[in-house]
Amino acid sequence: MNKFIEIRRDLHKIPEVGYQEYKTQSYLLQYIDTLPQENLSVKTWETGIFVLVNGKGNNPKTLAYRTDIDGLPIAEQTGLSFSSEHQGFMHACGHDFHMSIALGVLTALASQPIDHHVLFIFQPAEEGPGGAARMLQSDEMKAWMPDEIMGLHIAPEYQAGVLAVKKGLLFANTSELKIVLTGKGGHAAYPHKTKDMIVAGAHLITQLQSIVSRSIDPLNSAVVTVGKLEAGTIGNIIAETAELNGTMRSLDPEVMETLKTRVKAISNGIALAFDCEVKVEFNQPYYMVYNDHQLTEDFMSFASGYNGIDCIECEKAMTGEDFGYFLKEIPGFMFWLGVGSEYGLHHAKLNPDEKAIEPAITFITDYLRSK
Ligand SMILES: CC(=O)N[C@@H](CCC[C@H](N)C(=O)O)C(=O)O
Repeated sequence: MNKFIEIRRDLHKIPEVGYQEYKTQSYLLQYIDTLPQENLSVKTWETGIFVLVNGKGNNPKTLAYRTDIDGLPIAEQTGLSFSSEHQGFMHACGHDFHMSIALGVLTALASQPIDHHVLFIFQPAEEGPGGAARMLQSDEMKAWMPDEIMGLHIAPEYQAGVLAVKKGLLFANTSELKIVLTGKGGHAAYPHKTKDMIVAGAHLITQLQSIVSRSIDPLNSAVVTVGKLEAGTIGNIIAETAELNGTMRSLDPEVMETLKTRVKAISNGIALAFDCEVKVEFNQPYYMVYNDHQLTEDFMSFASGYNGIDCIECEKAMTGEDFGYFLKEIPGFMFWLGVGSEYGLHHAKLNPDEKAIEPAITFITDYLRSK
């Protein structure tokens, strides 16, 4: 079996959520330690890692290649022989692929550096609470601030061998949403003596769905998703509290402001209607992923002439990525890597095609060598 497929499988077994990627970091460091060290400088940052491959040219730029390293709190249902050994956690967003591909490119460049320096960024906490913005502020990154940056994300909807990219806006602005409702619990048989937060929460969730359909111009795009609801203990006790967690997406920062205003207004309305307290928090905003026009065009023209790669121009997506923070400061781009899986990102049965790994390593290495 190919070494980087083996690495992907090893990493797949040990998914860890943001800033708890201890085993992942240690696995990555152990592997990096096996590479020829003469051209490498390695620094850890929290649970992440920076690796600089020193360039050989006289006037080197610093090019950066970023991978995220965290997993998700999802119980895997793939039935694969190398399934997650961390009960309730899974690499369901492909970061195991992202890491093994990054290690593959690093392996190639460590023994044969290019003219430019190449900074490999192994970034924690992409799924939350976010690592890119904090890494950018770190002394480690400031010392090696790149001139250009690139990164990829697996795409289950495209087959292995396909790359998809576009100039300009690729991914949405996001904001996490937390709403806590507090009423009064009590006996299920005496509802008039209580303030039932399951009923209030249910009304709130239903009304939140009206924001996109009734407050946003249909020619704009937005998402309000409640992905988690926690309330109650048992069937015959009225719930005193309910907590909703969700995410909001927009392609335009102004639309995000409208989403926030409407969420607050509807929550205040629910507080009045159900005589309860409703606290709203907007957390962990992610800045949109906006690809540099020229660098993306150059990348597309390199890819279109590349044997075995089918590079297509895609539409923007409502996914979020804190890679957007890197792109806000450093010109660069993100692209989708096809991995053909029947089940999509964030699904417990996501099973990306490992045939995508080796060609991606060769292609990205050759692209960096072409710079
Ligand atoms: C590519 C991908 O699936 N990214 C995630 C990351 C967003 C996290 C963010 N904190 C949020 O949920 O708002 C996504 O869900 O798009």
